[in-house]
Amino acid sequence: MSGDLLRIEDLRVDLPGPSGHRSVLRGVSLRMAPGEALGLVGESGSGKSMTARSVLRLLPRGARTTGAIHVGGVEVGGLDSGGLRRLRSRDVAMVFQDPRATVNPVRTVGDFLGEVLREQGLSRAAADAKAGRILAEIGVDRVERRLRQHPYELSGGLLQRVVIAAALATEPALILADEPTTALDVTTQEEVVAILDEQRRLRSVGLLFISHDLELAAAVCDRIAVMYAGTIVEVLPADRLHEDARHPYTQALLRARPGSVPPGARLETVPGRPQSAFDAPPTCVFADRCPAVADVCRVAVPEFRAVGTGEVACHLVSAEVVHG
Ligand SMILES: Nc1ncnc2c1ncn2[C@@H]1O[C@H](COP(=O)(O)OP(=O)(O)OP(=O)(O)O)[C@@H](O)[C@H]1O
Repeated sequence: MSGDLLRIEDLRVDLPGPSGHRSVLRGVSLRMAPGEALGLVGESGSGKSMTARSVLRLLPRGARTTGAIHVGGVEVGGLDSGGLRRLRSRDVAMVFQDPRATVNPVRTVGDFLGEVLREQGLSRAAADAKAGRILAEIGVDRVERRLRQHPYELSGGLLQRVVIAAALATEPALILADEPTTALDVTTQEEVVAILDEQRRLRSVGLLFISHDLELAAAVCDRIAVMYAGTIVEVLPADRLHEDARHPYTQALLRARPGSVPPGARLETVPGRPQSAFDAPPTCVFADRCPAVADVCRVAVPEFRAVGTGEVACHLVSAEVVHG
């Protein structure tokens, strides 16, 4: 695939609420190269899931959308039902937070994986063989037995591996992983993240890794996009996160991590409460919570500008760069 794997341009989404439509994405723009892992990070309600769901046109009923999304150069908004089916079943795979909500509880693991593979045109025998092979590749033991088991017989971590196997089975160009480890205990989380990381490198699959955990995302991704109240406020290389983060929100998130302070010292939290696009200020979305807020932040929307190794939308950072 040449060019961008994923290109999102000025995506705006309004969702119906009890008192009319309200904005949940306020102009999201993102690019991913083929095989790249991009971490989409932010607090609850910032719009991470809505961004991922928009890629597959899986938004709630009544959603109003503007902007454009291209996957492998094809505009998702222009796809007919056949094209959309192909996008969802072949080009892009999605892994959700709770594997038990993804896998049909009354079918066996073998049936679940077999169904995904037969949609690709494989015979039953070929589908079963491939399902077993993929499970083994991601470190699932006693594969024959697993294929005959039902979801309730598997731990959450093992079931999430099955979901990842299903995502890999279609050989997609892009995996959207929406908080794939949040529902799991800490040790299992690490295993599942390691599998995703290993497999996406091995197969050169693009990975959009959604998380509220900046450090976790930085450990698996090439770049990090920080989201606040329906906008992207900063994008930077994952390995420069600590050194180069410029946006006050990214800096606050970094200070709010256990391990960012010496043992026994008080952990900072991001001051104020998380906001969604509809309750954040119309100018700089972070103005209400920003420790460095200035008059200009309440007057105009900050432009997204290249600064150092990354890009940032902050009046104060821009002023610093311009005025030295
Ligand atoms: N079905 C829905 N109908 C109306 N509003 C919704 C719906 N789903 C989500 N929202 C709202 O859209 C905004 C963005 O939600 P989204 O789930 O994308 O955030 P998120 O960053 O993924 O948060 P979380 O980490 O909690 O999943 C929130 O204000 C949320 O309340």
